[in-house]
Amino acid sequence: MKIPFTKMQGLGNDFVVLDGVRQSISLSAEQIRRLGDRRFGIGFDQLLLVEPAREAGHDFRYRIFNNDGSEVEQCGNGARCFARFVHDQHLTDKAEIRVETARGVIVPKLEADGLVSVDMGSPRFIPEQIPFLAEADAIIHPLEVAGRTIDLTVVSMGNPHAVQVVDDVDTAPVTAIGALIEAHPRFPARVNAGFMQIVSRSEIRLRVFERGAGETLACGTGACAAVVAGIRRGLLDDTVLVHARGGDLTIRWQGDQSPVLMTGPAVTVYQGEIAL
Ligand SMILES: N[C@H](CCC[C@H](N)C(=O)O)C(=O)O
Repeated sequence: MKIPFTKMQGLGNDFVVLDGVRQSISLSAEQIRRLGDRRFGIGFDQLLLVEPAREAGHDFRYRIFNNDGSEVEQCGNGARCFARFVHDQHLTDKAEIRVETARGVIVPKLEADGLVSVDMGSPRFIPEQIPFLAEADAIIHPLEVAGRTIDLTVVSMGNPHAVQVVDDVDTAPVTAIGALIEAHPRFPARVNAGFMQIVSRSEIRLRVFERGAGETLACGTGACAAVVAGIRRGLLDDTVLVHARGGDLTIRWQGDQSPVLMTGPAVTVYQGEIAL
C-alpha cells in the first residue's frame, strides 16, 4: 500500500505528517520505526497523524509517535507543523484551530508574520500527573544519577519533562546523562530531559534529550517546560526567548494555572509517497 506523506520541521525537529482525515491510517509500532529510520525509511524525530476530531467543538485530533514507535501525549514543534499542514492541505480554512491530543486540547494559530503560536495548555506539577515517583510537588527534586545528585524541576506539558540548570549547554553531558534520566526508574513512563543555561531573566539556551528520540535540535514542549521550571525557580520573567540548537522559540507563562504560549516557525520540506 502506498501512502502520501509530508516531511516538515520546526527548528530542525523533524516530522512525517500523515493525513488520517481523507484516508484511514493505522500503523504498527514496527511500521512507524521503519518509516522513522533515516537510512531504511524516510526518517523523523516524530510521526504526526492527523485525524478527525472525536468531540463537537473541536477541529481535529492529533496523534504523536516517537521515532522508537511509542505513542505520546504532546509535541510542541509538531503542533505548529500540524497547524501549517491542515491549512496547506485545505483541511480547514481556520487560522486558529482546536486540536484534541491525548492530554487535552491545544489551540494553534497561524500568525500574519508566518509564525505559528500555540496555547499549549497549563503545566502540571503533581508527581502522579507527570508521572514521577515522589512524595509531593516540589520546585526542586534531587535525583541520584550515575553517582551524582542532580536538582531537577519536573513539569508535565501533557508529556513529562525533567529540567536541570547547567552552566553551559555546549559542554553539558546531554547524551550520557540525558539517557540515564530518560530511563530513570522514578519516571515510570520515562521522561524528556532538559538542560537549561540561564542567559538572562528573559533568555535561555536549551538542549533536550527527548524520550523515545534522543537529543533533537529543538523540543517545543521542552522549551515550555524549561521556561516554566525557570519561572518556578525564580530565575526567569514571564516572557523568554529560548535558543535551541535548531533556532529560537518565544515562550510566555504567567504562572499558576495560566496556559503556556509558544511561538515559532513551521516549515514544509517536501511531499512524497511511500510503500508500506
Ligand atoms: N519526545 C517527546 C514527544 C515529542 C516532543 C517534542 N518533539 C516537542 O516538540 O515537544 C515525548 O516522548 O514526550
